[in-house]
Amino acid sequence: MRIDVLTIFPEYLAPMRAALLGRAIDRGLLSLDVHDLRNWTHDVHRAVDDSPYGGGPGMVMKPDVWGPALDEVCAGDPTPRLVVPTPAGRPFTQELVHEYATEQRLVFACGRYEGIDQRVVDDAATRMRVDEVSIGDYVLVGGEVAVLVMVEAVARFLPGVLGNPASAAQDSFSDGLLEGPSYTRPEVWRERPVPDVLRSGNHALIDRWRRDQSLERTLRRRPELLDALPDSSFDKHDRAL
Ligand SMILES: Nc1ccccc1-c1cnco1
Repeated sequence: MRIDVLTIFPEYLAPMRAALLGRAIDRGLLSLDVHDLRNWTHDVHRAVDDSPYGGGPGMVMKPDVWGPALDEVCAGDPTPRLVVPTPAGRPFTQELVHEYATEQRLVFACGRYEGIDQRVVDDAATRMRVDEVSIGDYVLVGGEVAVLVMVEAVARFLPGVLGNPASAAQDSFSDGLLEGPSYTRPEVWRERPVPDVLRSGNHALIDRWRRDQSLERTLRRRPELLDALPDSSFDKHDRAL
């Protein structure tokens, strides 16, 4: 997978070259190019934004900077899927992660909170798939942090990135539920023992206990996730909970 990121804060994306993601890049499992949007500015001040038409607070990012930048970065094959993080976007969910993980090329356009001139997205959409995506209902200064979140979530699903591919298959949301509690040594910590069932060696019982913990946690913290699952997701034991 080839990933390009356009940003006015290239240094903000430095964490993508560390740890798991950095190793995946070093191993050629994905390529990452970060581009400084100011390379496409035209004036001595290297301006990337301007006042909003119609007035209002903040600044809007200029189409005559973003347009040429996207033209150049998105050129070539295959045509990329353009992802624009924005608080006004569709929710970034594990379903979208799975979709993105199958793409050969993703281009991320990092805008500031007040946004990018809408004509940039409208123009790009005539040539490629464009998603305006939100990672949650809170206000960030810019899209860079959202890109870090999205790239990490997607990269986990690329072949070879995770040491144990089963991890991705078993983590939260893989079955639509929240993951239950996890424990490791010591067996007792500050007078708190590990649940006996986990030391029983009875894997059928352990699986059942984990499923119950997952259902109970999801019901308590995110009941709407249960409502979104088809009835076929639950067996008679689940329903008895
Ligand atoms: N708040 C923001 C400001 C700028 C670019 C993206 C966001 C965003 C993305 N998901 C939630 O917020």
